Formats: sequence, C-alpha cells, structure tokens
Amino acid sequence: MGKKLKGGDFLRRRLIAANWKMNKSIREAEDFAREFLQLIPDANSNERPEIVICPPFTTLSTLKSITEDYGVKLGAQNAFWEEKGAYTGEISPSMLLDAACSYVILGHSERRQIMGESNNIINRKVKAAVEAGIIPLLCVGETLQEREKDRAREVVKEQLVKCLKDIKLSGEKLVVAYEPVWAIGTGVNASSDDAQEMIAFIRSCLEKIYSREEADLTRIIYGGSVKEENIAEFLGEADVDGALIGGASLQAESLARIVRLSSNA
Ligand SMILES: O=C(CO)COP(=O)(O)O
Repeated sequence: MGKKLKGGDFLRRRLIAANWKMNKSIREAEDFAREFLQLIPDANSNERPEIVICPPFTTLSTLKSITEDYGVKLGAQNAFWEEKGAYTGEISPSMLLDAACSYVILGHSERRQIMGESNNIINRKVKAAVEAGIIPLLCVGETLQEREKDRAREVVKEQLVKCLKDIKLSGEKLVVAYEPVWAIGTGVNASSDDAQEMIAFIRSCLEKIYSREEADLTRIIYGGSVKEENIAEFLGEADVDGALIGGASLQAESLARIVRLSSNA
C-alpha cells in the first residue's frame, strides 16, 4: 500500500482517518468499534492502510480499550498549546498522549470559521503537539470564494507557511490534509484532478519550507465528501496518500469499505 520505492519499501503508507466531529455517545462509539473491527483486514495484513479514528474526547477511553489490540490508532480533533494550568475547557497534547492519541487534527476549517482560529493560533498548537510527540494532522484549504477568485494556491500556501512557522519536524511526523472548504459536508467533492494538483502544490511548498526529502516523506491526504464511491479515484492519484473522512466515517460498514478499497497491496 502507499507509494512504493524501487527496493520494495514503502515511501508513504496510506492513511485513512475518520473525523467524527461532534457525533456519537460512548455507547454508539462502542457499537461502532465492535462492528468495524469485524469488517476490516487483520492488523498484520499488508493490505491494510493505517487507520486513525478521531472521535469526541469523551469516547477516547472506551475506543482505546476496544481497538488497542487491533492496531487501529486514535486521534483527537483539537488541542491547546499549553501543557497544563488555568485554561478552563482546554486539553493539552500531553493529556491526549496519555489518552492514547497518536494524532491530533489541527486547523480544521470548522474551527477556523466557527471558533475563529487563525494561522497564528494553529501554529502554536502544531508546535505544542510536535513537542509532545503527537503527529499533527494539519488541515488546509480554500473557500469557494477564494477558489473562484483564483486565490486557492495563495491561500493554501499562506496557511502552510504560517501554521508551520519555526517548527522543525521530520516529514514522517506530519500529515497535511487538503480539505477545500466548499467540499466539506456538501456532497460535492473536488475532482481527483483538482485534489492531485493542489496536493502536488502542497508538496512543493513543503519542499521549500523543509526539504525535498521531508516533503517526499510527508503524507498529504484529501478530505471533503469522500465516500466509498470516490475513494479509489483519489487514491489513484500520484500524490494523494489517503483521506480524512467526515460523514462517511460515521457508519462502520461505510468506513470499513473505504478501508478495504484503500489497499493496493
Ligand atoms: O471535514 C471533513 C473531514 O475532516 C470532511 O467531512 P465530510 O467527509 O463529511 O465532507
């Protein structure tokens, strides 16, 4: 699975990440996990992409107890930049690590738009996550208006440069998700050509920020109305290393089918 090197090693392992957003009770998460684990290839199978579920904080502990022996990883949907202290309502990367999270989604457009998170705020969060040893799943993407004004690349580049400012990391410790805002939750996905074009552009930006080698190691995934009907098309593109899935990740059967379609072993 993923992009193969000449020697047969994988340069970038495919990643299927579920963003449940603000959905599911503890009981619903438990039911999902039990059903999902029955439907996916065995953890040792080289047909399996890396799988990460990013549920609400309240369900992390239950999911950990059910999924930990099956190699399904957990991610959070947000984190604060301080480690501890008087920050009512916030949660730190080290607390997420303690709750078995390997990843954290940062810079999602819903948080940028609804909670007013700026690139500067996201930069502080990415830095804190990296320092704590959690892999940031950094979301970037343009609005419809920005795309129509032909500003998509400029906006995405600015997000990358500002969110990654002064952060040293290896490409293996970063995932970038290209999520065009107009494709999120709308049923209107970007075409696979558009996704490839922007993701290749993102890789070229990472090359300038870091190096060619690190850019080649960084997984860049697509998000926005991904479902079982279109996942194969996205994964057929050279630079698309996986997907970040919202709505279609809420049903175990649907996410499991996407996982099975994401293998190319
Ligand atoms: O926001 C998303 C994932 O982070 C995408 O959501 P949908 O898959 O529901 O469009």
